[in-house]
Amino acid sequence: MMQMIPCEIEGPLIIEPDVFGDERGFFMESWSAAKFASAGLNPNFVQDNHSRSQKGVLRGMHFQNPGPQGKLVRVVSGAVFDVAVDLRRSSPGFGKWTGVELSAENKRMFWVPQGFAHGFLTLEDDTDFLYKCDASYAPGNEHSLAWDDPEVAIDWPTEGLTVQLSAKDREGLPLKSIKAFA
Ligand SMILES: Cc1cn([C@H]2C[C@H](O)[C@@H](COP(=O)(O)OP(=O)(O)O[C@H]3O[C@@H](C)C(=O)[C@@H](O)[C@H]3O)O2)c(=O)[nH]c1=O
Repeated sequence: MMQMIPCEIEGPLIIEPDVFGDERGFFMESWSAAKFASAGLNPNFVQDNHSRSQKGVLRGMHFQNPGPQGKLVRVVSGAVFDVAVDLRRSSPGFGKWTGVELSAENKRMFWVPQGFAHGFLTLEDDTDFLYKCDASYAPGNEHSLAWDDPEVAIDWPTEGLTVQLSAKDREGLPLKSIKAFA
């Protein structure tokens, strides 16, 4: 059975698929509407994305408001430390983060619901990151929460890495200044 493992914060899920190995290689279901529905989730995915990053690249912490996106994310080559930050003011988890290592080897996936900021740090060169989104890209509604905001205090595994950010992500705002959700 595909395992759906809850996190300390209500909402995000770590997903461990069944991996069927044989002499040819392996097979796994990387998305199942039926299995998500049995966990009470019915995302209507409208966009798939693929990015490649070198070791030490940090993309995040991104969200759209309005137009929030739920994201089902995974890694097919390399490894990342993937993080979600709860931006729902009404949530007991507001401002808290949860993280998981996703790799081509462990084949774990991560469900990041609407209302969260999302980002990842690449731990290996040529890391291919794939994800499904339940709302379309809306560049005018994009925001970056600062990856290193001391109030959120994400414990990134940066030892031995030179963190590389986009110009946009270098301008990320602290939690106290961002456009959070109700
Ligand atoms: C996200 C996105 C970007 N783009 C374009 C805009 C830009 O020219 C180029 C690179 O965009 P960015 O720098 O925003 O890419 P990136 O920093 O990889 O942004 C992504 O980061 C991760 C953490 C997420 O969670 C995603 O939702 C998304 O925000 O791709 C699209 O055409 N469609 C999209 O959906």
